Amino acid sequence: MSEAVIALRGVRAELGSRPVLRGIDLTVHRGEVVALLGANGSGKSTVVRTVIGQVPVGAGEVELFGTPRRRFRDWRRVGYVPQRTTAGGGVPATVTEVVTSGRLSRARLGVLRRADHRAVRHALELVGMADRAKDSVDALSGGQHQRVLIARALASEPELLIMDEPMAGVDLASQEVLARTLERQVASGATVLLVLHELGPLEPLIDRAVVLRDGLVVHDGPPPKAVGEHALPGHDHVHPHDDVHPHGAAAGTGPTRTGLLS
Ligand SMILES: Nc1ncnc2c1ncn2[C@@H]1O[C@H](COP(=O)(O)OP(=O)(O)OP(=O)(O)O)[C@@H](O)[C@H]1O
Repeated sequence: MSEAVIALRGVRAELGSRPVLRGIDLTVHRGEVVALLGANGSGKSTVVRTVIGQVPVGAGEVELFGTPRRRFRDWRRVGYVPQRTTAGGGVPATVTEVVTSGRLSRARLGVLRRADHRAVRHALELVGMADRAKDSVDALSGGQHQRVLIARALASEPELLIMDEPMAGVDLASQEVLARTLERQVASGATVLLVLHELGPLEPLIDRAVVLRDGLVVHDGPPPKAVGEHALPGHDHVHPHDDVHPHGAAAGTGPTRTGLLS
């Protein structure tokens, strides 16, 4: 098996004195594309935020590229797309400025060189936003914001991309653009961990799905079938027409309640 880029072992985390992660084991190997699925509040964002150091780990271990996270310093190897917020954070900024902020970790002594500007331009081209480079991010739609956040993450040419619901609020055309962008990253060797509610156009790219429920991993393997629209919040995952259980056992007649995603 290839190198573990992300490794969580027995990770527990509390938020506001509530146990939110209750012993998570999760490994993402180099070149893998792993989707983190589960109902609202199951702990997906918290897992991602423990990986990038925004949530303290109460117990267990988190490693990035084989280094314990608390000693990990090489953040330019990691691109992170947070759960949807406004790209400018309320500060007026142009599209280029926001994407350039993602390149600073690569800029020597904080000075941007020609190669850095080229990488920023390339990231904007990848997400189809090069023509909006000079616009204020305040003038963008939600889906365009999301593309800019993804370009910001790509600008450092990361080996590991971590994205928290990159498709949220993004129309189908933009989803297709993002799926193609991701496909190119994967083809060039990137490792990807994505929080998703539905696989949608990303489905062909996903190698493995890890499903959380109440802060625990309840599935780690092939993406559950019919995850698509059924992964929407509140869906109770009843499959009246299924005749095969997701784990291979015949389910007999009548509804199959896998409960994987709810
Ligand atoms: N800052 C916080 N303080 C207290 N509790 C929190 C905090 N952030 C998240 N939680 C709680 O932790 C649990 C897990 O939240 P998390 O955001 O990880 O879930 P999620 O699976 O990503 O959900 P969603 O699909 O809605 O984004 C939820 O019950 C949430 O209310």
